[in-house]
Amino acid sequence: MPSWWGKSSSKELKKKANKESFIDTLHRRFKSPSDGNLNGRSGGSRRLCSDTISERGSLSRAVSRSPSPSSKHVSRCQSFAERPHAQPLPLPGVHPANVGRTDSGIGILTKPRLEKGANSSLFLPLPRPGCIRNRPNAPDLDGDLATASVSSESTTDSDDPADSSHRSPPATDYDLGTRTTTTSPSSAMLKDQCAIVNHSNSKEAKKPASLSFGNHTSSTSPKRRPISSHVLNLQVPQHVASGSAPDSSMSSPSRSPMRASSTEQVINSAFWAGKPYPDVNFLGSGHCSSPGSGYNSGHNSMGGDMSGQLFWQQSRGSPECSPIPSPRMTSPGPSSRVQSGAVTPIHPRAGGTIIESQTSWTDDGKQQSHRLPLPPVTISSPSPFSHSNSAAVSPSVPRSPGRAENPTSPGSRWKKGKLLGRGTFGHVYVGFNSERGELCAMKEVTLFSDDAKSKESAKQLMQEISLLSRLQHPNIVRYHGSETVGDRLYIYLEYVSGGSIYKLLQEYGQLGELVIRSYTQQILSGLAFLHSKSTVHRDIKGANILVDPNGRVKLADFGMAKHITGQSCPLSFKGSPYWMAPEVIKNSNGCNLAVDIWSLGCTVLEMATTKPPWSQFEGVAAMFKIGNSKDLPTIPDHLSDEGKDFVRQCLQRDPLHRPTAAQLLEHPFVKSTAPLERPIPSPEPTDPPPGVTNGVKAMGINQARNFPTLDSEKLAVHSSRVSKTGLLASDLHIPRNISCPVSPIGSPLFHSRSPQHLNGRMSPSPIASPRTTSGSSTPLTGGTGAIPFNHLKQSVYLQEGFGNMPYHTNGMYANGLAYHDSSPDLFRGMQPGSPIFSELVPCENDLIGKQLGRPTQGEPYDGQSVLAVRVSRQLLRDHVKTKPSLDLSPNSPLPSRTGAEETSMFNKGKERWNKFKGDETWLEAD
Ligand SMILES: Nc1ncnc2c1ncn2[C@@H]1O[C@H](COP(=O)(O)OP(=O)(O)OP(=O)(O)O)[C@@H](O)[C@H]1O
Repeated sequence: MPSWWGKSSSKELKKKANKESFIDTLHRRFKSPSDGNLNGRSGGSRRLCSDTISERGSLSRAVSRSPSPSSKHVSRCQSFAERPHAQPLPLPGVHPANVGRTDSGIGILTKPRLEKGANSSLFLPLPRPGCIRNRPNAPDLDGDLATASVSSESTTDSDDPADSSHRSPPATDYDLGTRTTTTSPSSAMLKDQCAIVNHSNSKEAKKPASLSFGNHTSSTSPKRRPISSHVLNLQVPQHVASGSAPDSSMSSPSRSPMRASSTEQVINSAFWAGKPYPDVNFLGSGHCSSPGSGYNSGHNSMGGDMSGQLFWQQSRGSPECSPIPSPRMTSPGPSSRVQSGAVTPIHPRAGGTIIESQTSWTDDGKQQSHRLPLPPVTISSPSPFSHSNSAAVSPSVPRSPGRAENPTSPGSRWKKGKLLGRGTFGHVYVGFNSERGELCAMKEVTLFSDDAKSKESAKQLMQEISLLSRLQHPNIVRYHGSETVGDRLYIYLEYVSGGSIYKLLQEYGQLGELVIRSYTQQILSGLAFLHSKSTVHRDIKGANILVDPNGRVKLADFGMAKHITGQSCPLSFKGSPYWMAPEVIKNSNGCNLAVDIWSLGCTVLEMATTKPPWSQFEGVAAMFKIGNSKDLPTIPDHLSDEGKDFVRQCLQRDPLHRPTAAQLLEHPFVKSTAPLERPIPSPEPTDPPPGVTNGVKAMGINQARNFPTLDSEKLAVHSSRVSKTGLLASDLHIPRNISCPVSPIGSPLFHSRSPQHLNGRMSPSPIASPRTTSGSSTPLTGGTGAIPFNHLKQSVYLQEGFGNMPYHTNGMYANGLAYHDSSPDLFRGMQPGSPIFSELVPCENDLIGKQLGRPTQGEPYDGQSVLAVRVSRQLLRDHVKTKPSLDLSPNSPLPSRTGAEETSMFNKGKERWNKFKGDETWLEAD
C-alpha cells in the first residue's frame, strides 16, 4: 500500500459519507413509490460512517468483480442499517498489507475505529481545519439539489470549477478532513463540503479573474492565476442565471495535450495579456456546456474549461470514440483522453479512469486516490431513477427491453460494450441486450458528492433526463430510461451508430451540399419540435448532432437544454463559444429559442467547412467577434445561394430577426430536401405463411418500436406548415428507391399480426384502423401502424406503439420502412382530397384532414394500411409494371381471400419482388 494510503483513506472516508448523502439525495429526488417512505434526510444522515464505508466497499467490489451493469447491483436505496454484513473500511494510515482483507474485503484494523466513529454521533473523527468555516444555515442537500439548476442561476458565489479541481492536494485533504469532523450527518457533511467549496470558490472569485463574464468587469491579470490551472478558468460571475460554474473540464489541468497547448496560447494572447474587451459584457451562469465536447465530442462547449475551447483545432482527430476505434481512443498514450483525464465525468477523480480498476491514479496531478475494498454484499434494489426518470413516465416511451421482465432494473439486461465517447459527465458505451439483441447507448456517470461540480453535473444530468423523457421526435435522440447502480447513473439512449456530425467532418471532411441540406432540414425539424415545447437546446453544434447509418439526424446532448416559460428569459452563458449567439455572449435580451437558430447557422457553416465560424480566432477573440462586432462570418463560396441566404437568415444578430425553426423549414435551402436514406433491403421470407413472421422480423424490432408517438403538438407544428404551403399533389415528394413498403413481403398476411406480435411489448395503436383492430390489417407495418408521413415536404408523424424512429422529412414512411424511391406512380394522381391521398394524411386532431375534407373525428387513421394493402396487392397482380393499372383507390375492392389464396399470393409477390428488387427502372418507367 502506498504511503498515501492514510491520507487518501481519510479523504475517502469523508467522501464516502458525502457521496452517500449525495446519492441518497438523488434517490430521494427520484424516489419511486416503491421505495417506501425513504426519508432521505434522516435516512442519509442517520447512516453510520461504518455503514457508509462498508457499502462503499461493497460497491467497489461489485464494480470490480463485474463491471457490467448486468451484474448484481448495489442500490443506494437500501438503508445501510439493513445490511448486517456491512463492515468498515481500512483506516487511514494502515498499510494495505496490514489490512486484513477478508472475504468481505474489510480491513480488520479499521473496524474498531470506525465503530468508534460511528458511536460518536455518527461522525468520522477526523480533524477539522480551523480555517474552514462552515456555512451557516447551509441548506440541506435536498435543497441544494432541488435548486441545483437554480444555484447556477441565483447564487452569488460562482462555483468555479477550478476551485475544486485545482485546489492543492494538501488543501484538498485538509478540506476533506475538515468535513469529516463536522458533527452533522453525512448529508450535513456534504453541505459543509459544499460550503467549503463555495468558500473556496468565493475566495477564488475574489481573486482577480482572468476573465469575468457578467456585470463584473474582468479585472484581472492573467498572472494572477497559475498557468497550469487557472489561466483558462474563466471566472464567471453570475448574473441572473449564474452561479456555480459548470463542471469543469475547464478546470481540468490536463484534459489533453491540446489543452495545454491552448493554455499557452491563451496566456500569450492579447486577451490574456490583460486587455479584456470591455465592450463585451460577458454575463451568464458560467455554464459553458460540455467541455467534453470541447475535445471529446466536438469541443468548444463551454463548461468551464476554456482551455479546451478557446481555440479551434481542426485536426483533433476523432473527438469521439468512433464505432471504428481510433488509436486515439484506445491508446493510453499522452494524447488519449484517458490519460489526459480530459473528460472527467462529474468529478475529476473519476474521469478518464477505468472505474473498475483499483489502480491509484493521480488527482489533479498530485493526489492519488484508490478504490476501497469490496465487501461481498451485493444488494439489488429498485433504483429511483428507474422509476421516476425512466420511460415509465411516458407509457409510450419504450423502456429498456428488459423492463418488461425486470422492470426495476433495466440495466441488468444491458451489457456494457465498447466505448463510444466521453463527455463532460461520463462515458458513453454501447449497451447490448443479449436477450433481445438490441443495442442502446449507455451513458455512465459516476456520482460524486464532494464538490460543486458534482452537484452541477447531477443537476444537468437530471435536467437532461427530465427533458429527454418528454421529447419524442424522430430527430431527437431517444431516451429509454435511467437508473442508478451503486454510485453510477446509467442513462439509456437510442444508439445512433454513425456518431456525430463533428466526427464525420473530422474523419471525412466537409459535407456535400445535398447532405448539408438534408441534415439541416432534419435538425430544423427537431428544433421546431423542441421549440414547440418551449425548450431551447442551447448547444447546437456538430458534436451534438448524431447521424445514423441512413443519414438520419438526431439532436443529442440536452445537458444545456432549458425549458423556458416566456418568450425570453435571462440568458445563461451556456453554449459553445464558436456557436454561441451574440445575445448569449452579451446577455442582451432576446428570444431564447433564437439562440438555437444562430447555432444552427454556425453548424451549417461547420458542415460546409468542417469548422465553425470564426474558428480562425482564438476562442475568446471569437467570442468578442461574435458579441461585439457587426461582422458576419465568412460564408464559403461553394455554398449555393440558397445556402448562403439560409446562413445569413440564421446569423442575424438581432434574435428577433431570425426566423423560427418552423419558418426556416420553408426555406428553399431545406424545403425540397430529399432524404438521404438508402433503400433498406427487405430480407426474403423463407416460408410463406411463416414468412409473415419473418417479414415482421425483417422489419426489425427496433424499427417497429421506434415510431414517434402520436403527438398532437407535432401534428400541429407540421400541419401549420402544411396549411401555409397548400396541398398540391405536385408538392408531394416521393423519394426514390421504394423499399420495403411496397414489397410483397408486406403482404396482407402481415395484416393479421397485431402490433403485439412484434415482441409483445408494443402498445395498442391509438390510431388503429378497424382493420388493424380487427387484427387483419396494417400491412407492411407489422402492426405498428406508424406513419411518419411527410407530404408536401412536411413532416407529419403518426405513431402507434413504440415510438420514435427517426423518420421523417421528405419521404413517406410506413412502419419504419421508408418509401425511399421517388416512384411517383404509386402516388401520382393523388390529389388533395382524393380518397387515397386523404387516407395517407393523418386526420386525427390535425388540420390536414380537415383541409382535405376528411373526417377528423372519430375515424381512425389507417392510411398507410390502405396504401400498403393496395400497393402490395397491385404488385402481386400481373401488370405490376403497368403503373396506370395500379388501382390505389380506396374504393378498389379488397377481396377477402382464403389462407391458401393468401399464401399463393404471397409467393407470387415474393417471386415478383425478387425479380423487381434491384431493378429500379420499373419504378421509373414514367
Ligand atoms: N445515443 C448515442 N449514440 C451513439 N453515440 C453516442 C450517443 N450519445 C452519445 N454518444 C457518443 O458519446 C459522446 C459523448 O456523449 P455526450 O456528448 O452525450 O456526453 P456528454 O457528457 O453530454 O458530453 P458533452 O461534453 O458534449 O456534454 C458523443 O460525442 C458521442 O460520440
